[in-house]
Amino acid sequence: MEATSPHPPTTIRRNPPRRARPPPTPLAGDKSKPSPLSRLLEGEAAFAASVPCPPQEERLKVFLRIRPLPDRDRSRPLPAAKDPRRKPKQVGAPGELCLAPDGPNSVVLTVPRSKLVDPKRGRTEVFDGFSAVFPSDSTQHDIFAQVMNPLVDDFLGGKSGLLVAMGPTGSGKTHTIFGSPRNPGILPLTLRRIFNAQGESKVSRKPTRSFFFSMFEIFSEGKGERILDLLSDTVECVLQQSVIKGLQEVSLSNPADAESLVSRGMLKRSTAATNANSNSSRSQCIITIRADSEHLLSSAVLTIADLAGAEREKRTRNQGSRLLESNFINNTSMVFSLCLRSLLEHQKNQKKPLEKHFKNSMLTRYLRDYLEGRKKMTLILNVKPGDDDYLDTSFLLRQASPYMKIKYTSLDDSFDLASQKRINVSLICQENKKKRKVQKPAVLVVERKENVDTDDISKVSEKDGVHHVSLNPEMPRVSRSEAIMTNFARALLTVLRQYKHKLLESENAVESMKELIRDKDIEIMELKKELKAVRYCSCKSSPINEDDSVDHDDSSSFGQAAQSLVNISNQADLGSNDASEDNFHVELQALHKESDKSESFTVPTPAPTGGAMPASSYSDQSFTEDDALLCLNTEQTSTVGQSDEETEELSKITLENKDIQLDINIREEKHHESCSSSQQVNFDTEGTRSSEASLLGTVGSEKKLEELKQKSGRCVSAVEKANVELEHGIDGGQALDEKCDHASAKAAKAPPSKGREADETADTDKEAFGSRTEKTRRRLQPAAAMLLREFTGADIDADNEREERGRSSSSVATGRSDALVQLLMKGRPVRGLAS
Ligand SMILES: Nc1ncnc2c1ncn2[C@@H]1O[C@H](COP(=O)(O)OP(=O)(O)OP(=O)(O)O)[C@@H](O)[C@H]1O
Repeated sequence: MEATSPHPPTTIRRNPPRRARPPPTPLAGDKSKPSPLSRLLEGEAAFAASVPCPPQEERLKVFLRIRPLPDRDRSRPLPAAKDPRRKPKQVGAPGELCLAPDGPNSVVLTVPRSKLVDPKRGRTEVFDGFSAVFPSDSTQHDIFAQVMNPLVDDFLGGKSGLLVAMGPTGSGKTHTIFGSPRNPGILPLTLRRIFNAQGESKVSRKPTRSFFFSMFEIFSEGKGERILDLLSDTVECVLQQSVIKGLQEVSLSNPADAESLVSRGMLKRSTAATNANSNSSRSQCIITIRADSEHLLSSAVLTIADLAGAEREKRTRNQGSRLLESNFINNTSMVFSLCLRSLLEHQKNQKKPLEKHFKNSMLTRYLRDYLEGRKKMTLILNVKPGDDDYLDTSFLLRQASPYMKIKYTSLDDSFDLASQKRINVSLICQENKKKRKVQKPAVLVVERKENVDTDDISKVSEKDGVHHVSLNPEMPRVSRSEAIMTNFARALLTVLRQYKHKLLESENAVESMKELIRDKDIEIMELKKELKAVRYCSCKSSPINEDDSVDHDDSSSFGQAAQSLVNISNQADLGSNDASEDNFHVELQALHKESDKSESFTVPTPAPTGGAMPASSYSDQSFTEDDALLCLNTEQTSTVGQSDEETEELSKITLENKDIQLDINIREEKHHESCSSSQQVNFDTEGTRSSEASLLGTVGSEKKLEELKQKSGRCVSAVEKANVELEHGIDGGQALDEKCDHASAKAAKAPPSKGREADETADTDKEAFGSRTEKTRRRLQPAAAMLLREFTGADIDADNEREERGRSSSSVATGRSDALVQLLMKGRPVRGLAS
């Protein structure tokens, strides 16, 4: 049979040491004449020498301690590093070691045969890069000298530090940290070193410092975690941020007292017997030594953590509470490793965020600053070298060997400052929260803000530690708020400027409108004065009743009413107030009531005739003419001796006509529309004249006519005089006259039996024309009363109502005026005769 040749051992190297490349040797021929590149390099080298060197990069120190085999395994060969003359390993033999030192900084892990799955694959792994590898026969002093002494030096120099002992259960962590009375571990040796330093300071009369010692453990309680102070029996401690509230600190006075404190704490620590360790730690134990300083923010803390060793259920076979403890221990160990792994990944690639795994356990929350690279940490890995421990040892080495690549750059006191600042802020926030509990409802928002502020401070502390950016965490937010407020203020200013511009424009428009109104007022006042003067002249030129003696009872009432009407109309100034107008309308209504009594008055049948009537366009002419007609009517009533009914009817119709004319005058004065008003007045006046003209041809009583001529001669002359005075050339007047003449001719052509129908026809034409006039007025009204409407809208409305009333009454009275004119013309001479 052919014997199978063994496969050559394959080695996997973890963390191989990097060797610097040798500098390029210049060519022999170029010694006398340096190349431009070499000159450039020389220049750069000279520049680099002139620039101060950046702080040297320091890596996380990872030590490895191999515990000795138990007594039952002492027959196994010693590690090769201890005895180089011996064969390195006896691979594959039962009871062999799986781990042996391969140098001062490396170990060789050999896969036991029982674990070998594929013989062709590599069987050994070399883990290199440790700060130091301590074989199983290393003493506690060796460990302290290399592992802890540098940390103590830094601590005494004012820098904080952390030492963490990691490893599987039973690997010697507790032994390394605490040791035994005869073989003290790192902690007792550290305390001694500190006191020695204190003594040296006293000798050299240097200022001495006080040190405070605390010891607590984090253990599992059900599915939770708790903190227990191992030095006192006080209340439970609480972890807030990275501060443990309620933790007692004991001042260190001498080494003996300090060691007794440690012993007391060890007695209180949670331990239990497991299959892997008869005195297995069931908690994470943390010891802190704080050096008191005048400057609180720069006080250094030296922390030593003895972690509970990870356990495998298959090996420990824990159940119940032990199993829960195992889960807690393994979980804490895993979180701790994740934190360091995240820090390493973040340092390799800054784009990767620094995961906040520290939140998942109390231990990592407490050691956050160390796990995020802001403070210096040292690891010591405790391993067991037996074959049975291969899995645990392999797992730990593979897990922890990458941590050697974690870098600490530019570690200085700013880390301590930032950390202490966060701690202080946390304490302040806690105090504020306590206060807010009393005043809870009012300050919920503030509380949130403070929480945010705390987080912001933490974030900035991170940045401080890694990037050395500004310590003020509020700067970005404040600058952003400032930018927002600035933009808002600019927008507001722009809007205000626009409003100001519009306001100025409105003020200018108001001023121009005021000036326009002022001009219109002046115009109105001038028109009023002119109208008043015309009225005065008209009344003066027609003495109405001064020389008349109307003694008849029947006509006395009409005479008085007419006199009052004349007085009122004389008093009716254009500038008079509404009260006088109301009084005037009251008088008119009284007259209407009396005139209604004589509705049965019948007009004698008029004969169709035509007469040329003078065109007058001024509104006051109708008033003057009516006064004259009133006088004429009165004299007729008193002298002609007609029947009472005829006289009464004549007087009423005359007064109604007067009423209409006055109403129209008032309307015209109010609206100041001289053109439209004159048209209206002309229409009414000429309508009356046309009626009179139609009556001229009517065959009446010649005697009565003669008497009327005589009696009314004076009044007629006054009318004529007023007509002559007021005749002004208005172009539209002729058309109006023609229209009125047309209506009068129609009335005159009508047969005597159809006199009323003719009147109605004339009335219809007048109404039609009046409607056109109204349209004209309406068309003109906005142009004339546009400004007045804004200030006297109520007055204009009242005027419109009066206008409507007058229009309705004028339509009724127009027929009456026709009848009146017919009666008058019986005794009135033709215009040509009068003149
Ligand atoms: N270097 C060593 N020299 C002599 N004895 C040791 C050494 N390391 C450990 N031991 C012994 O091994 C046993 C277990 O050690 P230790 O309790 O320190 O392990 P551990 O890692 O703390 O375990 P656990 O994690 O379960 O607490 C102890 O009895 C201890 O005395």
